[in-house]
Amino acid sequence: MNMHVKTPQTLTRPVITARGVTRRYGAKTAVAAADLDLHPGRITCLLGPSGCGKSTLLRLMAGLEPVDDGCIEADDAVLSGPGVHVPPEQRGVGLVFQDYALFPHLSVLDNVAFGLKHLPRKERKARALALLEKVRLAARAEAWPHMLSGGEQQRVALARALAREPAAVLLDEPFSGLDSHLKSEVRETLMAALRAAGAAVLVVTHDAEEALLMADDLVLMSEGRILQAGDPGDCYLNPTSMAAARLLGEANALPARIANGVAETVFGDLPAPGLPDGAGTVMVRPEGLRLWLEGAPAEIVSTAFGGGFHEVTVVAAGQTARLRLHGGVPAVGDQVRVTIDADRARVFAA
Ligand SMILES: Nc1ncnc2c1ncn2[C@@H]1O[C@H](COP(=O)(O)OP(=O)(O)OP(=O)(O)O)[C@@H](O)[C@H]1O
Repeated sequence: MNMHVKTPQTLTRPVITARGVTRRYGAKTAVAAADLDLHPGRITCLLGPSGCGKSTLLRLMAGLEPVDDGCIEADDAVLSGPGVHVPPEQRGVGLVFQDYALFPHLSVLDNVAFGLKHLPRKERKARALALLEKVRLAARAEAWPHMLSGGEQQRVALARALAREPAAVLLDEPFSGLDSHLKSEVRETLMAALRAAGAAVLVVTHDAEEALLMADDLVLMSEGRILQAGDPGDCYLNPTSMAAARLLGEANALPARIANGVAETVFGDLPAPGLPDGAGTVMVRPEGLRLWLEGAPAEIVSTAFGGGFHEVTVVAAGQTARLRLHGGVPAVGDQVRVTIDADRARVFAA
């Protein structure tokens, strides 16, 4: 089994950078002033809901579309910018899409060898086989694409994308066409091959769990804008807005009153250094609220079995919140006490 080891943050030079990139379709701005850096050997996940502009940003990076504003650069050369548009095949990027897009009339081996036309025939075959080895499909080299499972076809698509030794590989929802039981296996194989290749990787996904599992660097996008970028754990625990918090999973938004650097909520007080006095909002993940011996008196108003936990809704002083209970079986109507874990909460002004 391939262990998934995330690479630590390093100070590498990005392979591709986008600065202030904008793309409009008529009156609609699909991507608005986006910045994005892709670093060698690192997996960047671009996460956002359907229609937020993720695929458009990927297509701009790939050169499949021109930018309306801003620029995309690699090695100090402008790829996209005012009056400049380097075509996709000259950008040194490999592309993988949800639908694999293999050539049905070519064998698996020839699909991978397709991008190696510049090499002599014999070398081409050897290199294509070596690439298939990397995605653990050398044994299926002579098969036709339709004989392979979806996961296997996606692995061939990746081998094909890696054939020209691209500096960057861009993948658009690469796992969303796969059954859930195949997803994690295909993901591990793909990620291991990508890490071995050392390329800068961009994965577009709408699946928060997938993004958290894969990303070295996470980029959160909504309505054409990048809301936050950084370490996945940091984005999860220290979102810069409620909108960013919600992209990564359930988050309670508790009304708060901020006074003298303290935010008061019905579940307890939290430090709010530097925030102005007045109304605020406390973002707390379900696991940041705990049933405890002391804390705010609350009533359990609903419960749902979630496998390894119960999802519980409580109401305290008219305020509803969701939390997760590991162990113990809660019952509707139980009177409980709830505390808030300051390490798992974040205070926003207004
Ligand atoms: N060629 C186009 N012409 C007009 N509008 C477009 C075009 N491509 C995308 N859009 C619009 O731009 C917005 C962003 O689309 P995009 O496909 O980038 O979103 P997305 O986040 O990748 O969504 P999904 O996950 O559903 O693919 C959407 O409102 C979409 O309808």
